[in-house]
Amino acid sequence: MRVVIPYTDRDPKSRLAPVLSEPERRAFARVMLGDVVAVVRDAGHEPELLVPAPIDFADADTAVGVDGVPTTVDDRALTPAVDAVLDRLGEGVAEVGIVMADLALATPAALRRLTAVGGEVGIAPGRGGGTNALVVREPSFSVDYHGASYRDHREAAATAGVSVGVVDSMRLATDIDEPADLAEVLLHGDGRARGWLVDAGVELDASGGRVGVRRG
Ligand SMILES: Nc1nc2c(ncn2[C@@H]2O[C@H](COP(=O)(O)OP(=O)(O)OP(=O)(O)O)[C@@H](O)[C@H]2O)c(=O)[nH]1
Ligand SMILES: C[C@H](OP(=O)(O)O)C(=O)O
Repeated sequence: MRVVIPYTDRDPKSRLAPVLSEPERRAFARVMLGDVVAVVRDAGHEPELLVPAPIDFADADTAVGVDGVPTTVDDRALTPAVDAVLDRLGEGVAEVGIVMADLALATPAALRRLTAVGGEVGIAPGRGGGTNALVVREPSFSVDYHGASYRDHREAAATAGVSVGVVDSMRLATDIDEPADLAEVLLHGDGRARGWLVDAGVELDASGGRVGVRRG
């Protein structure tokens, strides 16, 4: 299956600004992207990038392993750009995966659980109401990202009579948006994103209530 990974280099991961500078956020976002590409490949699928403008990954200090990955450029917002990808379902393609680039805890086993969940649409909900990954097999389904997109996708599917499978996966539910999410990467990550954080001096802060992070 072709698995499309939306990724933007425009002020990436802005909600991590309290912990990481702008160049650091770009570097970290790219490393997470590289981890997701590797997971998609290791799960037996074909990764494809969906970007709003061409990106020269070769100019980065750290190679992230996305050289040669097929790339679609679409400068529209995330929702119409992904909907254009889903148009392939009306053109003889049986299923398409959409996996966000900030799933630093994703593993091939977790992704296989999503593809096995069944339904005309398989959904991996994100913590906080988002939609972290989809497998779409029904051409009439369209996306509506941002806000409570998990709820919105369930409601749209119900209205259209599209069957939905939902995977209960901590690894797919944890998108890395906010500083507290970095603690999850340090605790559970086994990709390069975890090593990048350690090298950047980001460490667990267990001094308060819920475990967070601090710069060493
Ligand atoms: N192609 C494309 N990908 C996008 C766009 N906006 C977000 N993404 C990607 O979609 C996924 C989810 O993005 P978000 O977490 O909502 O946004 P973000 O820009 O990564 O982070 P914030 O600045 O903190 O909102 C990530 O993989 C982003 O790289 C867009 O306009 N076009
Ligand atoms: C793309 C968006 O991501 P979030 O802003 O929830 O991280 C969503 O999942 O709808």
